[in-house]
Amino acid sequence: MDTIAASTPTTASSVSSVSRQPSSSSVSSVADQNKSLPAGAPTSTLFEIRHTPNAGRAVFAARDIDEETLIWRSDDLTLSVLLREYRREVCGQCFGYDYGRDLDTRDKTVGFAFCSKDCQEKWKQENGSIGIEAWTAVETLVKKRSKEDSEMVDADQARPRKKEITQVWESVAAQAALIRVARQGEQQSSEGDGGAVQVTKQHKKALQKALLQKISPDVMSFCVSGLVWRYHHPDEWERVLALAVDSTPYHSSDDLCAFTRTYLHLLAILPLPLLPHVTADTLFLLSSRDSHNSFGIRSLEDGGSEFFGYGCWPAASYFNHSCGPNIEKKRTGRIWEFRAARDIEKGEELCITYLSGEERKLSRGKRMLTLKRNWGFECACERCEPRP
Ligand SMILES: C[S@@+](CC[C@H](N)C(=O)[O-])C[C@H]1O[C@@H](n2cnc3c(N)ncnc32)[C@H](O)[C@@H]1O
Repeated sequence: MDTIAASTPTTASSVSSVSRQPSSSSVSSVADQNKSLPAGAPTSTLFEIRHTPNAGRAVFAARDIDEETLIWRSDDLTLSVLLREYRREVCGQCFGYDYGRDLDTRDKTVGFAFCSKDCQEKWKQENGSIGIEAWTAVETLVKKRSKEDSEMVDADQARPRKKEITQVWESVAAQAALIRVARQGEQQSSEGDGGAVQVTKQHKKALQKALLQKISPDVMSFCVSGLVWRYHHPDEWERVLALAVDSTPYHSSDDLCAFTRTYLHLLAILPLPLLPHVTADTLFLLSSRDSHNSFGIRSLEDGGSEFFGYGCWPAASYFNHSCGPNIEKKRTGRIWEFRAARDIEKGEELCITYLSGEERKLSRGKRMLTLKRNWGFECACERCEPRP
């Protein structure tokens, strides 16, 4: 049985709190569980979601499951980032890749390439006219500036704590308010409205100043992808909010500042209908949910050695990690499939691994460090903490 060493039980919330030991008395019916499931959580007769003492919610087998059984299929991609360096080689829609060959169907206006016209069409449909306008605005800005601004974030910096995060977001609030007024003025003039909003030089200057700041293209893609998704799926935001929270999601102070600068850039350039969603709150919430819930998008051939970017599939984010997982995950296009890697008994926790191929071979100590650094938890799976 795989288990994580028990400590203080988590506080009760919408899902019942139980021990990780399989126990028939603690396994309530799937129907009861489903009543109190978080928005977007997966449901099946094969498993149920329960609280664990020290690893949040987790997925448990509701009956014996044979090896190779398809446990779950997630096609609920919300936001995704395709790193800029892979934009010519990896399909913007299905993430198809042909060993580094540039794809034939390129749309330079939005800055994506596609493996077929069909994928390009789907991408357009999903993004809609507002999304296309948003990506075009971003691409125009990035193209002007990418050479001078592409930079790597310093991995050795300390992670900013909550106080610093609040301060840095607050430090851009006044400029953001000025830019918003400048953009409202734009709206008024496009509607031929004489205007309740008085746009002054100060407002216009704030907007121009934001555009001169350094840009971070991948942070921008992350934010635009989340904002466009939220715009098109207002009723599904709950599914993102329901995910495990990282209240300190920025890797470094540079990373945090890249987000606040991006906030100002986006206020200055995105199409007007998106602006109500371009708030510090929304951008922070996207990072805080993405941080511990994203799946890496890697090459499917060659053991996933190429890291193209990452994405968030909310229903797939309820599987906890084990260094000896009993569930195998596999991506096909934009869909993740989860299958039993061996026969599983009713009551066992269903775990995937969060480690990449190379990381799985590391010593216990190094795996622990990697998980702590990337995911913020101390791994106490069966392989790390063998039971006597
Ligand atoms: C993708 S979420 C998994 C579902 C999550 N437990 C929840 O309640 O939503 C990843 C987070 O779950 C927790 N987690 C996953 N595997 C764990 C493990 N082996 N030990 C401790 N915590 C774990 C960590 O907080 C991690 O950041």
